[in-house]
Amino acid sequence: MIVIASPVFTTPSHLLLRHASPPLRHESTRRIPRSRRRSVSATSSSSSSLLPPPPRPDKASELRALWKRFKKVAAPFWFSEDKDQARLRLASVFALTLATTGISVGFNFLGRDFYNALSNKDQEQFTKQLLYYLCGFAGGIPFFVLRDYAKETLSLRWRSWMTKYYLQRYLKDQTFYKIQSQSMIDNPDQRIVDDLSSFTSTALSFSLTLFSATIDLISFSNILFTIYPPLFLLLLLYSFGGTAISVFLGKGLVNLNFMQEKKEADFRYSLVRVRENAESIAFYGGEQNEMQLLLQRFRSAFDNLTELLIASRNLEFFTDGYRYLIQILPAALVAPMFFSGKIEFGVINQSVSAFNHILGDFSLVVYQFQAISAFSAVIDRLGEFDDLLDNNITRDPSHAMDEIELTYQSAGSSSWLDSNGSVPSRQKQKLLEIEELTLQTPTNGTTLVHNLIADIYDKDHLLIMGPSGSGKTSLLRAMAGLWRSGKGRITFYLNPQDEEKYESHENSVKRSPGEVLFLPQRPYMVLGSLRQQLLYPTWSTIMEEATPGPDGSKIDGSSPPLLKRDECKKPTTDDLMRTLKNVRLGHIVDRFGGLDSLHEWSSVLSLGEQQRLAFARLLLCQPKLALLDESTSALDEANEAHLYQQIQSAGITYISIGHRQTLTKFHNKILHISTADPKSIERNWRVVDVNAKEDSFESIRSAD
Ligand SMILES: Nc1ncnc2c1ncn2[C@@H]1O[C@H](COP(=O)(O)OP(=O)(O)OP(=O)(O)O)[C@@H](O)[C@H]1O
Repeated sequence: MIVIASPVFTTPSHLLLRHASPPLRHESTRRIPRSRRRSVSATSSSSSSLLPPPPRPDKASELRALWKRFKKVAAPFWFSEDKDQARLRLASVFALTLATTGISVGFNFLGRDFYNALSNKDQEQFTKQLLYYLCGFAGGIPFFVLRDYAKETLSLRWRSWMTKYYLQRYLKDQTFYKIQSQSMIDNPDQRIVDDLSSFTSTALSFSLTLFSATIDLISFSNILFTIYPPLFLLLLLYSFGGTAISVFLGKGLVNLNFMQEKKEADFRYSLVRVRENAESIAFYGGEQNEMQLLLQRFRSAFDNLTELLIASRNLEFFTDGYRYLIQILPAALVAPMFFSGKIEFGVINQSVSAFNHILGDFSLVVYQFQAISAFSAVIDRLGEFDDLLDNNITRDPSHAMDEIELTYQSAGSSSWLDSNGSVPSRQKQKLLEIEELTLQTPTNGTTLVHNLIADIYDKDHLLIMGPSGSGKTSLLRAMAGLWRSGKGRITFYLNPQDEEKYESHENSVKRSPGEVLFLPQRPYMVLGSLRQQLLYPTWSTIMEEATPGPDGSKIDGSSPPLLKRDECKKPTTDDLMRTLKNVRLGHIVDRFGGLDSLHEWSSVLSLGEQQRLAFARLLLCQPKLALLDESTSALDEANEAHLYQQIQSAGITYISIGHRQTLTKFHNKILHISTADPKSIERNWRVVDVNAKEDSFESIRSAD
């Protein structure tokens, strides 16, 4: 948009920003005081209320904290591998903005001469000025369009980089699991999708607005000051007063915006849950309950939005009055000079235009208050998320305890055991060692298992049994590194020839996919084809591509560290078909139109079929050790026996959790865990050797 001198054509800079900036959501809420939010996000635990409340920060330190958060969230992109392109593009956007301000100043002078010609009834001059105007439009418009385009593409590039950056950290070290299982933060998905998008576009818009307002201010202040200095001083007073009043009137908006973001995301999440659990809800006939829950969440968002609208309305009473009240002032003050012949008519018009420009520049806070408050909420939400991803939010210190040490070491460092005490013909390799393991729940520190000691050797098939809630799955969680609360040590030993697959980590190595595979209680079906189900999680079927920039250029060609490399030969279609047959699922290929057909697999396959599919993954992956959490609970005994025979003959060592007695015949040892007595520190587990048919309270290591 080109700003020209006439009041009719003048577009104050605040309106320019409105058009240029993306629609800022007027969704946000009463901000939860930072202190409270932190305690909620660090996972509400009963004892956290015992901690003295942190002192309430004053306005200045809140602003400082907000600025710090802004810098922390915004900076990484500008120092990333894409920094050269990013900075170059930013410089171009600033240059274009500078050019557009220059064009606006030019139009200010053109407008003055245009109106002078008009009032002097000088037709020749008028035609000339009109021509200048048209040429100015033709030459100037591309700059305005290109500035907006360059800004939008840069913002998209920034968002694209940030999305990848946040996703990598979100999925790294099971952070997504910790956030979800310990309710650390609300709606991370919304923060990645909506907040990042609005952060990048608004941050860029605001920086440019600030920049152009400064340039504008310098250019037009000079014009206005030359025409009539008192007018300039009056304007200064007026805008400072207006800013102070609007900050006072709109102080609740930031809080309202914050909560609106959360409530909208909560509402959307409940709808996603209905979609994901459609069958269960339909079986229960729970529509009415769902309806109530959904409406309740919507109402909550609605009520907050109503409050937000009222607060905005009240603010607008002031901002609109502020904006229009003063419009007549420049003409009124400058007109006497025109009447006394000191200035020409065009100068009145020029002063009105310069006045509006400066008013817009000085009144950025007044005009943009709502946008600024929504942006502050976005900074707050992203900053909070960013801190969490950087592991800056620690557990409640009252629950601090020793962490369980989990390491992956080379098999060379493990001990070996004769398979048969008397005949040392074949030795068994130790795969897993558990030392003095005391396992506690992460949120409230309840002890589940006391002092567990166990060694698992190659082909030692261990069955873990015990009452519901005793901690069987939690033991697997500890082995997978999902839970660290408690003390003790868990060590996995890998094949020496596979060592290069493992990432070095001080004296130990980090788990790489393929060597140890966990089958969780609920089979997980990924979005995609049947082939993708089978290859998950060992092989990635999606070709990794560098994220393309909006103009087709590549933003980042480096591999994200999370994507799994194909470490062993990828199974062929024949392998996949054979494995499906081995788990008695051969028929589903035809039924669903081939290996590459896309379906919502968790809906179209029965639970038992999904469990068989999980075993197919296991057979394809061929891990050294498999940890199976009630992985055959939905299967009949015949299918269960068939699957165990399959993994046994594939040479996979496994540790299973299960309740059925029929499972014992596929295992050589049983670990019984009983519900721990909180007052006792006695061992709450015992081992039964299935073949010896005798109970032992000794550790599994006693087999030595
Ligand atoms: N995130 C968590 N925070 C705190 N306690 C938890 C958490 N997850 C599970 N628990 C508790 O830990 C205990 C053990 O849970 P776990 O899932 O290990 O039981 P389980 O023996 O596998 O039970 P089941 O046989 O019913 O599957 C339960 O009392 C459960 O409520």
